[in-house]
Amino acid sequence: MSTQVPPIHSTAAAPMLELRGVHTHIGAYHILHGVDLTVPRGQLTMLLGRNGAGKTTTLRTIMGLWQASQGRVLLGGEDITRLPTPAIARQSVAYVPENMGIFADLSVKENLLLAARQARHAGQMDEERLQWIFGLFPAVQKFWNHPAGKLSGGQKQMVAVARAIVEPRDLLIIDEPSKGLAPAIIHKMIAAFEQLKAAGVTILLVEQNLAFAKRLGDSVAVMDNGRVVHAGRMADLAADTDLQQSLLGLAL
Ligand SMILES: Nc1ncnc2c1ncn2[C@@H]1O[C@H](COP(=O)(O)OP(=O)(O)OP(=O)(O)O)[C@@H](O)[C@H]1O
Repeated sequence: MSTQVPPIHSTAAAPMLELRGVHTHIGAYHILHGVDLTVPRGQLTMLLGRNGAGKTTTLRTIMGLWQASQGRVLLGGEDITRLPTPAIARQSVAYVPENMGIFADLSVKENLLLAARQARHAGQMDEERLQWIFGLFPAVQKFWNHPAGKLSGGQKQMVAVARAIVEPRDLLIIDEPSKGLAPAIIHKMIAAFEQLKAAGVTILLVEQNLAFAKRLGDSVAVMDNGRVVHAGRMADLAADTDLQQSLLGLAL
């Protein structure tokens, strides 16, 4: 298995992603109330918070799936607030939504092929990268020619993440990769994210699984009521049970 990943271009000084005072309305509802969030380059940033705090809405707003009504979203210092979703994706951002966004009737291979913009058929996919993905997620190789809809929840989740990394991306945004997964599968997912981190990929993860967050997070932002109410180093939050209780209502 190769752990060599093609390099990402991450030399500029600006943070990979910044939200400044972002407000989002969904219909008549005011959901985000001035979100400030910084995702440093080359780090894994955890976005935590109680149910309904606004985490998914924040991710969807970054991706242009909801339109910010106020404030700015900056990618590598460039304003992407008003860009449509496909244009944001073209800026080397991959988003794995909570429902995973895979095509149930298509094979695992076809799912990856659709996500690989540079390839028209499997033979044109980057073989070295594919082997790396198979090493991270053996289920992707095992079920290569099977319909993705027939896979288990954990295997689908792996296909969803594999789609996001089938080509090099500067930023991965992933909504609850551990949701509904058995502990053994979570362990595999953690190992895969550790490898992605080691490869220098910048990652923004929403998580409810605190063991997962603690193991992987470099930085952390905690949301409550549509705002970021705490930001800092994951290690500092992991060491402070009082802070965990007050921010999350439980200890890590
Ligand atoms: N389409 C929608 N229409 C109306 N309200 C919505 C919609 N989507 C989300 N909300 C509301 O926005 C708030 C934030 O939801 P969001 O899904 O962003 O929270 P979350 O932190 O991701 O929660 P969870 O951890 O439960 O997934 C919630 O009160 C939710 O009910």
